[in-house]
Amino acid sequence: MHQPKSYAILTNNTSQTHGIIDRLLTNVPISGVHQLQDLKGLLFSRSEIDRYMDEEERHDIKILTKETQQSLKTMSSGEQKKALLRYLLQQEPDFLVLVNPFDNLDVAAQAQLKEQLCTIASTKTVVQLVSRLEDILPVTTDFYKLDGEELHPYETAKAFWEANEKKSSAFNGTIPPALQPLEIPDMELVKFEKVSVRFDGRQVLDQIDWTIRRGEFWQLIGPNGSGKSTLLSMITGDSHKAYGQDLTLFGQKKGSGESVWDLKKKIGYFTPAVTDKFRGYHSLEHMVISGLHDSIGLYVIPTDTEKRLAHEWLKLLGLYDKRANHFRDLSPGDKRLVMVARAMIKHPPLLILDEPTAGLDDSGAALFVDLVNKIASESDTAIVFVSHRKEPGLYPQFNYILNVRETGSVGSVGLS
Ligand SMILES: Nc1ncnc2c1ncn2[C@@H]1O[C@H](COP(=O)(O)OP(=O)(O)OP(=O)(O)O)[C@@H](O)[C@H]1O
Repeated sequence: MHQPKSYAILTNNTSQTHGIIDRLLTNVPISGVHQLQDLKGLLFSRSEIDRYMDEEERHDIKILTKETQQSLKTMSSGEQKKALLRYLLQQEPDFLVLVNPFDNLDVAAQAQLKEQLCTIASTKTVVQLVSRLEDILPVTTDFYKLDGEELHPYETAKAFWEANEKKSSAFNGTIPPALQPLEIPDMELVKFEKVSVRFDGRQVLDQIDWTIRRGEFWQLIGPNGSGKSTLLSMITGDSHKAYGQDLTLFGQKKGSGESVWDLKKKIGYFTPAVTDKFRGYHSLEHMVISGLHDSIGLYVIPTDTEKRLAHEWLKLLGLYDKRANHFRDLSPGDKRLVMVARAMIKHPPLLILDEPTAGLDDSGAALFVDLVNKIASESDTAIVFVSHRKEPGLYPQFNYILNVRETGSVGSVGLS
């Protein structure tokens, strides 16, 4: 049988992906991709999941989740992606546009989805927009790169791979110190003891024992739905499931009167969704300083000392010359570096990075990982880095691994 074409479009931090997606789905001719005109295309992306989540919630209807009781919002990333793909295929599209399809998926779920997408690609055209080279489907026939709005075709697969080898760079200088030396108690910062969690009668976590001490560098690993977000939300005070559990945070037993606000002051937290949703007009300088005031964006007049400290951070990141620019105009990779500086400026006892490299291109991810390694080696802040991808170049001291069982996930500690 005639094998349809499979297109891969490599994106980077400058790529205008929305434009090309719109053109593909509305059949605007794109040179080299002429086969898709007049055909029906559907979109498989994180933004589509968010859109359906919004619609399902707002109108209290079920679109992707018709076959289950559970809401889309409470599903794991893997479950959400499966639901979207099933729904799209039911509509029998002529082609699919896939945007970073493997982001937020664990290794097993990635392998499963890869196989499924390759099978789909044997009968349907797929167009993949990917920011990581390793995500390109092996069945790809035509290769492109999207720089800004410009789509560059490659004559051959070989030419494509040779031109897009990974480039990484490092930072110069050291992590700026805190304004006031931080008081990190010389003790266990987080201690879960035999913590179990159930949702709607289903056990998700089973007898979790996990202790994080001052300055430790952890990677939290587990397949989709294993309970990583649930564990994190208990640490950050965002889950009521933490009450009545044997959980000690910064020396205080959970439920013994600490406020969520007090807790949040001790934790630097970053997840890409925070940045993606941020719409305010704040300068880079103010964005970094706002970490000292526990806000996102600055709403008070900064002192000279605060400004000096922010400048040191921006120099380290190579963004000093852009200090007065609007944060919202930065590239996605640079935005994340700034958000980490914001989370670290006061050297909190604990820094949580929740899938922080999702959606970045290879060089953006490498730069981010460099910064995290640097923070780990030059500060007393403990780090929890959550990622499905074994991030090349990341050097955590320990892995906390969630293994899924019928009776809920159990945890184990692995050295790196
Ligand atoms: N509020 C909730 N109500 C019902 N079920 C929930 C709720 N929150 C989480 N779950 C379920 O608990 C399980 C663990 O979810 P959690 O989001 O913690 O996993 P995860 O490891 O972070 O997944 P992912 O890597 O895909 O983000 C999933 O099966 C999810 O569907």
